[in-house]
Amino acid sequence: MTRSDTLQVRGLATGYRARQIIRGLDLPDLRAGEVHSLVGPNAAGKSTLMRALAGLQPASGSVRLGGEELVGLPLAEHARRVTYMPQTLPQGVALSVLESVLGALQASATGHPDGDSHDAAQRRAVAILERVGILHLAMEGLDHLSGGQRQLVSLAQALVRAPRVLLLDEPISALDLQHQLRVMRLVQELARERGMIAIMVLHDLQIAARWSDGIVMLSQGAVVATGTPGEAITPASLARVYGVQARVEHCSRGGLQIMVDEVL
Ligand SMILES: Nc1ncnc2c1ncn2[C@@H]1O[C@H](COP(=O)(O)OP(=O)(O)OP(=O)(O)O)[C@@H](O)[C@H]1O
Repeated sequence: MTRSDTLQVRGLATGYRARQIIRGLDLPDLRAGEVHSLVGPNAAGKSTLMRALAGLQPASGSVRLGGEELVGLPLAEHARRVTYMPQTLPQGVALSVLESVLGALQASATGHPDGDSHDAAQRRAVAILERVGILHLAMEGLDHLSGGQRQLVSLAQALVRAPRVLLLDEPISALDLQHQLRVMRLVQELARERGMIAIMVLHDLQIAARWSDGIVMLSQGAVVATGTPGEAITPASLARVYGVQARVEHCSRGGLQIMVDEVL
C-alpha cells in the first residue's frame, strides 16, 4: 500500500520550561515516499524538533499530515501516525529482540486488519528483523547486545509499526560502514514502498547527501538552508552553520564530496 501524505510544518515553536529552543519554524512540504535529513551542529535543536514532531513535547504552531492537524492530538493518536526512534534504546529491559519488536507492534495499535492475530504479528516482526538483517538475534536478550546491534533493534521496533511518518534520531551513529549503508538503503526502500515520509537526524553530511531527497539545515533552532542536497550543502552554508571552510564537489555517480579544510 502506498500513501499520498504530505507533511506541512508551519510556525512550529517548542522548547523546555525555562527556554524556547525552536521559534516559528517552517519546513518545506515533505511528500510521501521521500527521505529528508535534518542536519546541523550540536545543540542546534534537531532532537528537540524531532520530539515536537513526534508529539513528545508541547509545541505550538501547525504540523499537518495529509491535511490533519497533529499539534494537540492525544499522544496515542499522534503515535499511530508518527513513530520516533530516539538516539538510545532504554537499558535494563529483560526482553528478547523478537519480544521487544512484537511489543512495539502491539503498543502501536496501528489498526491493521491483521492486528489481532498473534501469528500475523509474529510474521510481521520476523519479516522486519529479516529486512534489518538481525533475524539471527531474534532470541537474544536486549541487554546482551552490542551498541550497534541495539541501534538496529531500535530501528526494527520503529519500522514494524509501519508509520506514515518515521523520525529517526541519529540512526547510524553506532553502526559500521556496511550497516550504515544497509540502513540508509532500507529506509529509502521502505519510504518508497510504503509511501512513508522519513526524516533522519544525521551528522554525516556525505551520507545525508547521498540518500536524501531533501536536506534541512538547522542552526540555533532556526532553518538556515533547505532544498536538494546540492542546494542546501554549500561552502557558504557550511561556513555559516558549522564555522568551517569546506569544499563541496559533485560526484559523477551523484552525491557530494565534502572536504573540510579549516575551522574558521
Ligand atoms: N530536557 C531538556 N531541558 C532543557 N534543555 C534541554 C533539554 N534537552 C535539550 N535541551 C537544550 O536544547 C538545546 C537543543 O538541544 P537538542 O538536543 O535538540 O540539540 P541537537 O541539535 O539534537 O544536538 P546534538 O547534535 O548534540 O544531539 C540545547 O541547548 C540543549 O541544552
